[in-house]
Amino acid sequence: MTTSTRGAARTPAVLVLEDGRIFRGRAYGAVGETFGEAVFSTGMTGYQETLTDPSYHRQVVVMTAPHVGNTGVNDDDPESRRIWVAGYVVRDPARVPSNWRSRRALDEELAAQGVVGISGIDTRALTRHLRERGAMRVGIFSGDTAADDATLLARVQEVPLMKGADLAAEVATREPYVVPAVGEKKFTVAAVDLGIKGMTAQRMAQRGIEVHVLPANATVDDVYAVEPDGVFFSNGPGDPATADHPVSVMRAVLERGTPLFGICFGNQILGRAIGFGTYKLKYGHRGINQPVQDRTTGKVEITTHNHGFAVDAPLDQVSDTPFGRAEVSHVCLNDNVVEGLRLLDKPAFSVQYHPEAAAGPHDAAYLFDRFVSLMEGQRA
Ligand SMILES: NC(=O)CC[C@H](N)C(=O)O
Repeated sequence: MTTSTRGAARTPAVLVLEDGRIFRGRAYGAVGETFGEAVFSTGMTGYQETLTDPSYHRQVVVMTAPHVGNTGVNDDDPESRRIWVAGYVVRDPARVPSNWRSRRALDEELAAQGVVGISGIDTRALTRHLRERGAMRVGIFSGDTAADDATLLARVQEVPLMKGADLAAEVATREPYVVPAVGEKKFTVAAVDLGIKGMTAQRMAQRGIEVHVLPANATVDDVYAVEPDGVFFSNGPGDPATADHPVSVMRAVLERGTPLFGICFGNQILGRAIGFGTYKLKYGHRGINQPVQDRTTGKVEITTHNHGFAVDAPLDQVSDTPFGRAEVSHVCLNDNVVEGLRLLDKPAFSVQYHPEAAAGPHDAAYLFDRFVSLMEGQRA
């Protein structure tokens, strides 16, 4: 399936959207074919963190930044053990990576991991198309997979939809593991892995938390077997409407009043656990430059996002839920999408975005401290 980088760059490739729009370019990374949901990311840095974020499972990521691969690939920045994006779309790949940490070129790494991509297309036109028509299914084809456009389009139209996709168990760890606290251990946290990013556990460990990462199908008994001071629900791929099992585990945690924190998928699960619905956004939020207001302080922070779904909750009123009162704590200033939830009668909160933000910005790192405060409060 893979060829050398230099060979791939000369191989024609075609990107076919489910509505029939077609872009022609050159193969990038592996030569072959791939399918997924086309989404765009506006991050200008941090492509390694993006590629290895398990929440991108089954998504073909279009980079709006025109020049990608400049700093090559290092062994420090991956968020998980592999690249998860289903495909990668860039306008103008770096020919010569340059960075003191770089070990390989990005196109070589994509090829080595069998990730099919395309370069040399008008990513601005593609992004505008996705903004107008919404995220949609896509295929990338190069090498032996070339066929007439109608045949390729028919295949793209058979790709499963992201709506209704239950994917967390496909990316999460199968065995529990422990990330030790850095320095003195102060707390134990049970972290339900729905597609966790490595830096999330690190940010907790840096605060003296011993993190017990549990598989997506962990039961309430598994969670309490580690005698947690707090419970965490991670980010993850797929449609939160399918996450019935984590929702039921979270309800048990809320019932017991254990401090609880959720990120991204975890925020959608908290929304569902307390009775709100979730819905698919037209084209989602992905990038590292999204303005969010913390309504509990009024402060605006610039934040990292990767979500295609959101919680449907009233912005300007406190809601009565089966677990007491709840409010929307954070909101996206671009489009008023719910970006965080807070329970007023239980020690539980969550955000839709990424305070661990390994590629930065770090404005939202205080949320890990809030989780620590909740656990301290419970002990006092
Ligand atoms: N990063 C995430 O956890 C994403 C959550 C969910 N899969 C979404 O697209 O909205």
